[in-house]
Amino acid sequence: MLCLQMKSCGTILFKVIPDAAQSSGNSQKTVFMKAMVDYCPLLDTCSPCPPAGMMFSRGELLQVVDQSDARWWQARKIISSPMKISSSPSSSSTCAGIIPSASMLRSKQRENWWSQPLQVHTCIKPLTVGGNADNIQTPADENCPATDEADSEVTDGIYLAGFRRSFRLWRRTSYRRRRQSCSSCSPDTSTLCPPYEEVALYQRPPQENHRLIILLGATRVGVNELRKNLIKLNPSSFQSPVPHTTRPMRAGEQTGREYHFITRELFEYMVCNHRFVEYGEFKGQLYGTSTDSIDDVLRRGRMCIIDVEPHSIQPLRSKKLKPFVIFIKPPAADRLRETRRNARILLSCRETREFREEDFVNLEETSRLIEEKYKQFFDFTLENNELQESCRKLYSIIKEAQEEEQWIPVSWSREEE
Ligand SMILES: Nc1ncnc2c1ncn2[C@@H]1O[C@H](COP(=O)(O)OP(=O)(O)OP(=O)(O)O)[C@@H](O)[C@H]1O
Repeated sequence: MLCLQMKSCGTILFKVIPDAAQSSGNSQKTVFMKAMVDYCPLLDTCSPCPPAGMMFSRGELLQVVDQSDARWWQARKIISSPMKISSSPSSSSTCAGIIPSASMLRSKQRENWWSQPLQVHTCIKPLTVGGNADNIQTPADENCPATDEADSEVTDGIYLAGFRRSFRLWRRTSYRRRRQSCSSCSPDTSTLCPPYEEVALYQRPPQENHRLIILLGATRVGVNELRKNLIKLNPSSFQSPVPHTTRPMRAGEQTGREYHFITRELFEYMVCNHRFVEYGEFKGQLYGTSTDSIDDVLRRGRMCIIDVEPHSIQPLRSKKLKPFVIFIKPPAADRLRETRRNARILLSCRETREFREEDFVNLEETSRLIEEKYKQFFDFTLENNELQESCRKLYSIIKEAQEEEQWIPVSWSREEE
């Protein structure tokens, strides 16, 4: 029964719509969507009623309760812990509001895209792997003597691959020379990606491979430190993929342990066949992480942990790998400077030095930019404050990601047709 008390004059017209969920044959399917773009109804000149609109930002989970209108949907935000969201009725949610439908948002994105000034791509380079004009052609060993390079260690008889200094350095120094799609030249990702991603709850069956764990963070935030600590503590559970390189094998090294040592021709062939998640050049030699190496770790029943540049996430987002992305961010300014008082940063294969103020400023700025641009892909954000505490937290996040229910894109959970 409807009971109203108000002081109105004139005619009030009510439109009574039967409860869609109860009228058989006409039930509205509730779907869960992750927002991949930001939306503010008060800035939307097309909104039929801005005050009834619902604002959302990238990465937020929306429960779409009504899609009967082609242009405007009704949805509510599901609020939960950043990592795991329960779909149970008890989970906390906001009031429903109006949001633009996917097609409506897509046409807005297109408008936005066309209205953007033409961007000149400065990243495009010849397609051959080696021989860039700006490449520093020095022998691989010149700055990376075998003794200095051995950051990797053996724990419980298991070799920790992927921590050699040259491998870490190529990612930093050859960044400008890489030929993946260039994030700095390309238009804002939110103008091109689908505005919503339908998600569903997924629990990994014990017989299935583990989900790929991706650590993401600004250089020097501590991604390698955390990754190494985690693997050292649990070498039989966690592993990083063995990288590939064209540099010659040195005494004491084994192919498939420190690196897969391959020829430049084979490396180039693998590049052409999209076998690398990331690759690049350092001191005239090629280094890369291949999809085969990742598969190798997963097939052995271990959890594969990699750290990649943010623009490499997209190609890794597949049904097969079901990646779980953890963004490592720096703590508050004072804690960052305090915790890193005795830390040293890697400059070259031989050199390290203490953090300087400009390193902290760079780190904070880069973290902010990564978060701003890629937050829709993060499954969890971990603040790397006190190291031991961060390691413990990282361990428990990964365990939850592998063992408990998580939201993933529906396309990753659908059975093959
Ligand atoms: N929580 C922490 N507390 C104190 N020192 C830390 C912490 N995390 C990382 N460090 C130190 O900060 C320095 C940089 O960390 P690390 O080398 O892991 O950064 P990175 O993000 O992997 O960067 P790179 O791009 O240099 O590989 C290292 O000396 C590391 O030991």
